[in-house]
Amino acid sequence: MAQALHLFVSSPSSGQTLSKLSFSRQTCSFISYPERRIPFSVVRRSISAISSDLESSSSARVLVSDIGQGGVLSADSSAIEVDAVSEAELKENGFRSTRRTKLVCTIGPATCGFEQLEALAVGGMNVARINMCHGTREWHRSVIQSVRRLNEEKGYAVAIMMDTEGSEIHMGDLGGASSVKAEDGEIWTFSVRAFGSTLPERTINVNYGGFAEDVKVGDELLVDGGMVRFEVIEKIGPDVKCRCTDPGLLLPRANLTFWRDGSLVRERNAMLPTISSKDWLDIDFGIAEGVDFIAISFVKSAEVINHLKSYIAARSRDSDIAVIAKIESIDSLKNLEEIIQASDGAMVARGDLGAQIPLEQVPAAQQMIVQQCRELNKPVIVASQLLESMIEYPTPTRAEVADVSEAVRQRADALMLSGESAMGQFPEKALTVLRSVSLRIERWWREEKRHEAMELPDIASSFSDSISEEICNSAAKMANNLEVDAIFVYTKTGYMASLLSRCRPDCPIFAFTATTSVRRRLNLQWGLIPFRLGLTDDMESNLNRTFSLLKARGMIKSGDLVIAVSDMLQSIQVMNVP
Ligand SMILES: Nc1ncnc2c1ncn2[C@@H]1O[C@H](COP(=O)(O)OP(=O)(O)OP(=O)(O)O)[C@@H](O)[C@H]1O
Ligand SMILES: CC(=O)C(=O)O
Ligand SMILES: [K+]
Ligand SMILES: [Mg+2]
Repeated sequence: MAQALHLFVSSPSSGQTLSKLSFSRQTCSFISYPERRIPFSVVRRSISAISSDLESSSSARVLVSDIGQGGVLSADSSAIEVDAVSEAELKENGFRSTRRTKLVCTIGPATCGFEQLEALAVGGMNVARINMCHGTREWHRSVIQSVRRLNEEKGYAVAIMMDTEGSEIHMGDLGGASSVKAEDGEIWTFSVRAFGSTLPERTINVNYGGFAEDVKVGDELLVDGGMVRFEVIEKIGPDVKCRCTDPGLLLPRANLTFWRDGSLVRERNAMLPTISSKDWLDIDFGIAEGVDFIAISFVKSAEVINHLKSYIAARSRDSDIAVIAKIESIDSLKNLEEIIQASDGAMVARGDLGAQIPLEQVPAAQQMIVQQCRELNKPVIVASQLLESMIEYPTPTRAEVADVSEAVRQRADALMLSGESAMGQFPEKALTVLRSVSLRIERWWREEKRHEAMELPDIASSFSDSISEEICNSAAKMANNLEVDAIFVYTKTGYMASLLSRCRPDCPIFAFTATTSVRRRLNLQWGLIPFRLGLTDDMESNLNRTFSLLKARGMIKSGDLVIAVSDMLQSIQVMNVP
């Protein structure tokens, strides 16, 4: 599929050929040289960087020549869609200060109303997460419908993530109570018996039939990874009597793990399938409702992800639901690379992860997962307890702010609220904290020029992908060197947008795509501002149309410096907005 490779440098005023390297065979790139702001030496340096990158990876050559800018703007009626929040941010603060880190909010009783959802959308929620551990399908459907209505009526582009229950051991509902306090020394009964609608006092229902057989007297029972602890003191048939050793609040359907001699007991529940029969019904529900992401709890291997992906491909019309692997078990850490490789993204699910490995190992695991995801070009979400105290209080602790900062500094794609937004008292305030901490840390990073030395490995599996990768790496480098205002990427599948995001450039990335579902999926990725725009194969016309539409809406202005990258032509162009 050989195409001609051209790298054009245009000087609108001189009309001269500025430099010529040599001929190409594979791809087609354009660079226009805007006289206004950049010394030509810088452009030349960037071009030779691209040439040598391409040369080292292939036999492609780069041609540098001069063409006219051709920036005639045509009035165009076809609309461009961007979400209302990004638009307002761009207008008010300009490109540079847009938020790069994406925000996911778990929706629960505290946030399921239309106005509450709207407040989260205004506050910067990029993805709404529904957790199938809780609530009925009817409840979840009404949340999905509200989010869709919000998007349609008010111009937001909030994506929807469905999170499966998974088949680990957990407690049942607390007979309707939103939480119950377990005090030090109290004796509680954990039972697999079916109780009617009313639970006897100090009794907890357990979902896993083998529970009473598996535990032994002396085992330690951890609720939610240690938020509350019990010691097993007696077994009576299906009932397990436990003494509370660490008091705390029991929440409905909280996860249960048990430990013996300092390590997690997992022989028996390792036999439970990752995707339970209830999960499959939930997945069918998610496919039917057209959710954008399905997050799979307690993934153990790549196999289950591959299985789910083919299941979705066979059932979903456009098979465009992204599968997110939740890393929250020892097995998922063991098989991390193959799991991430198979998935469309991953979540550092610190809640359950911290129940399976010692707590002090969670930060290192987080760092490793975030790094691997970036290397493999998969978006990564850091989740759980980011602002836990804000479930009850309007202000976060200093330690929580430091934790959020660390995730932003690690350049995770997204941060997630769980209980803070699902059932906390201050969902909007918690979102504001995530937003303002993200913005502040990102700015600090740019101002201090803390480009990390992360060497991104080559991931392309074809020559064409390799060109895309080189172009994106070079475009990001050029964007930083030239201090451009934004990178524009025209992308059919979103792949090139993700490659640019992976480079974590200083400037925001405007991603233009023709498909609504691709646009919503890009919502999860660092630094991308997704737009929906009808695209043609003619890049000049795409560019001109974008410029006129964005200018008309006040999102860019003449003279802004942009680098445009396209996966249709595999091209790069540097230009001032005419
Ligand atoms: N749809 C819902 N209905 C009622 N309560 C909910 C709902 N979603 C979340 N919650 C509440 O918010 C808390 C935190 O939500 P979160 O999604 O982190 O759940 P979780 O039970 O910790 O499971 P997971 O490990 O999947 O995150 C839950 O424990 C539950 O009390
Ligand atoms: C998010 C999640 O599932 C966890 O932290 O366990
Ligand atoms: K879940
Ligand atoms: Mg979990």
